[in-house]
Amino acid sequence: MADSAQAQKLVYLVTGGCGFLGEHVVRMLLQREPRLGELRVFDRHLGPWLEELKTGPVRVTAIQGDVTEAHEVAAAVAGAHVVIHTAGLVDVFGRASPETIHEVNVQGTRNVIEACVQTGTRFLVYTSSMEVVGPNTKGHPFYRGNEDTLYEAVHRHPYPCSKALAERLVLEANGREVHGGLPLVTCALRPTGIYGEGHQIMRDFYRQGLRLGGWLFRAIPASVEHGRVYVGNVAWMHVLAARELERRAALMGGQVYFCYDGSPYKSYEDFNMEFLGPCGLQLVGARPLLPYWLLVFLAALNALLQWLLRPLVLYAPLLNPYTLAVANTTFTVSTNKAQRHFGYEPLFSWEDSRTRTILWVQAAGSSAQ
Ligand SMILES: NC(=O)C1=CN([C@@H]2O[C@H](COP(=O)(O)OP(=O)(O)OC[C@H]3O[C@@H](n4cnc5c(N)ncnc54)[C@H](O)[C@@H]3O)[C@@H](O)[C@H]2O)C=CC1
Ligand SMILES: CC(C)CCC[C@@H](C)[C@H]1CC[C@H]2[C@@H]3[C@H](O)CC4=CC(=O)CC[C@]4(C)[C@H]3CC[C@]12C
Repeated sequence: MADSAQAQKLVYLVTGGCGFLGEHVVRMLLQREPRLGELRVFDRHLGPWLEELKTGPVRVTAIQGDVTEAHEVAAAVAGAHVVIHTAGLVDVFGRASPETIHEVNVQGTRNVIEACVQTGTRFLVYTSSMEVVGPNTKGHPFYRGNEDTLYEAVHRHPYPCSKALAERLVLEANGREVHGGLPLVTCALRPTGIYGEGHQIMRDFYRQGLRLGGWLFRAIPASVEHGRVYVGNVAWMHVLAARELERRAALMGGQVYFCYDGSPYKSYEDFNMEFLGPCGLQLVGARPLLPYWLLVFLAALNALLQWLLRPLVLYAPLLNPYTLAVANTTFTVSTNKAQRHFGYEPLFSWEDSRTRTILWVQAAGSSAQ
């Protein structure tokens, strides 16, 4: 990636490249990274859509593999110039065990770092999460905060714990000598709640609303703000960060960046209604229909049922004490650090992001996608 080799074509590896965010990163690289020579897409489950990408001018290599298997990761990383590590187990519903979440998110990230060091790959962008910071279990608001805002981060749930540990590993690895003697350069991007084409929870809310005759019922006060960011902008931020890591290594190495764009600050449910409303759903109630103590009780009941039923069946509803706490605590970011450090500007306006998401919800809601 030296200046003298401007024309040099680069090999990128995207782990988790078939996930919700990963697919957007893959497509964004193909559209917007002129120096891309080969794109390796590594995932436990490969998507059929990858086939259509193989006919384009850039070589696309699909690699079915598991980040918890160090040898599979090392084989995929060998010869890559840049790794974008988005693979992760996103589970706040109790579907997977805490051990599995740790294994994928922490050990998987350790394997990626060690593979970079062993094989001489110098540039690593890690998809972290707002959850590394909060909201914390005490319900403290994080109101329009930035990367330097002081906040008491208390992690108890396996998912944020794993993301926080993995992020630390990535940041501490910055500067390590890789094979060949040069330093590793790393940074971590922290999306807030991502929305857009492929967002399964949004699709589920839509289908649930259709089942209920077009109604959804407010559970969280409208005054609680929840940070959201469009998937296309998150992908663009990854592509730009990966591109700029060499030129701006001293500034960007070891840094964290919240992912942000022009999406409005709203409550989780009001924000979803920006898309579900135009699809024909209505949110009932200016205020929550159930008292908060009842939601807390239902969330605790769900947790108990999950525990009791575990030997027989997996019971993993959306509402549990953790998701209720996240949805019910203000957490929004206001920052321009990515703009200052690597020139990030959102690629998609709020209007574009909204239109694209609405079109996807309409299509996904009526099909088996
Ligand atoms: N969805 C969201 O709102 C947010 C997501 N993130 C982070 O973004 C990243 C991507 O998340 P999403 O796209 O939403 O999730 P996703 O579940 O759609 O994608 C994750 C991908 O990783 C793959 N994967 C999981 N375990 C693997 C393993 N052991 N080996 C190889 N591949 C494996 C999955 O097959 C999947 O394709 C994750 O690291 C997540 O923590 C961060 C903030 C918000
Ligand atoms: C009526 C219920 C109380 C509403 C439940 C909504 C929840 C399922 C979601 C509310 C907030 C979401 C999380 C948030 O956007 C932050 C996240 C970051 C990540 O890195 C992964 C996903 C998530 C934890 C996201 C998950 C769904 C919610 C808890």
